[in-house]
Amino acid sequence: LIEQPVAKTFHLGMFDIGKPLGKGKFGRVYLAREREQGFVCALKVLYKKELLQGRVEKQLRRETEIQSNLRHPNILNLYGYFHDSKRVVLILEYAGQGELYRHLRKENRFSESKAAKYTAQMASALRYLHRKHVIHRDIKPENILVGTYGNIKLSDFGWSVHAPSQRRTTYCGTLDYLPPEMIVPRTPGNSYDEKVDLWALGVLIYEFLVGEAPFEDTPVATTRRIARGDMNIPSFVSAEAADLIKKLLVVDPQKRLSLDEVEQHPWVVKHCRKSEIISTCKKS
Ligand SMILES: Clc1ccc(CN2CCN(c3c(Br)cnc4[nH]c(-c5ccc(CN6CCOCC6)cc5)nc34)CC2)cc1
Repeated sequence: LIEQPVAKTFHLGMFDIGKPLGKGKFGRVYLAREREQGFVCALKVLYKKELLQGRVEKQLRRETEIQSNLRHPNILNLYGYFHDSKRVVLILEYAGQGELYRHLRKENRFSESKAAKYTAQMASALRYLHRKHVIHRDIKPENILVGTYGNIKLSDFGWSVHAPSQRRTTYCGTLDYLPPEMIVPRTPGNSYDEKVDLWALGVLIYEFLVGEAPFEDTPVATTRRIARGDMNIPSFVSAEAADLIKKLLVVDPQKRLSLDEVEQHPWVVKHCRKSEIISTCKKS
């Protein structure tokens, strides 16, 4: 868009469209520049036909309602949205370093200090969300982007809800990040609360440090291992990091660490010294 000549410059009203950033089931995301002020953004273009067929228009409505009211350095900003007869277009913040899971696959696993920095930023984003009684419910590397300055941006609020909640739509993604209470409903009517995001944070930290999810297995075995919290942490993971993971991957939701305790955990504090917290650990 800026440097490389765009093969064909077609615009969507007030935007110049640049390179495609990726394809999804229901549409595509493009790099774009707004014409008046010239600010760069990402346009998520969704096709109404596919949305109706996929019966995901309700999730899209939730994604736009929830995300457009959020403002946090570690949450991808949704500036607005518009639609024409065929498409719905979300105007999203452009994350300069792309999708976190590509970085994780490329590096195989992150260093303890990088993983701790991302953990502090995730805890900060989740504290902000939970204060607004929003549960993300779909935390995984695929839904996290990396901003221009290397800070993470939580995105994709298609599965977020207001707490407490009872799941109605069938989940058709990976089981790896689902907590026991969403797999084996203990409580009648299987309601659950923000603690599902704390479980997912534990799975995320494990995956940052080990390079694969803790309960990764066949679907049946994964379900059984999640229900029992049956995982083992390789010995190359430091004792402090292992301690934090074990205190998040607790079957009983009420016994999981709180976000404050995550931010104050020795492993996080050690890698995010006060000075750094101002510049990198929390700010974008
Ligand atoms: Cl409908 C739909 C379509 C595609 C997708 C998958 N991605 C979701 C996230 N998308 C991005 C969004 Br939203 C906001 N900012 C972004 N920035 C980027 C991005 C930025 C930079 C790159 C280039 N790489 C960066 C890492 O080093 C190698 C080069 C690649 C992607 N992708 C997005 C890209 C597409 C999800 C839903």
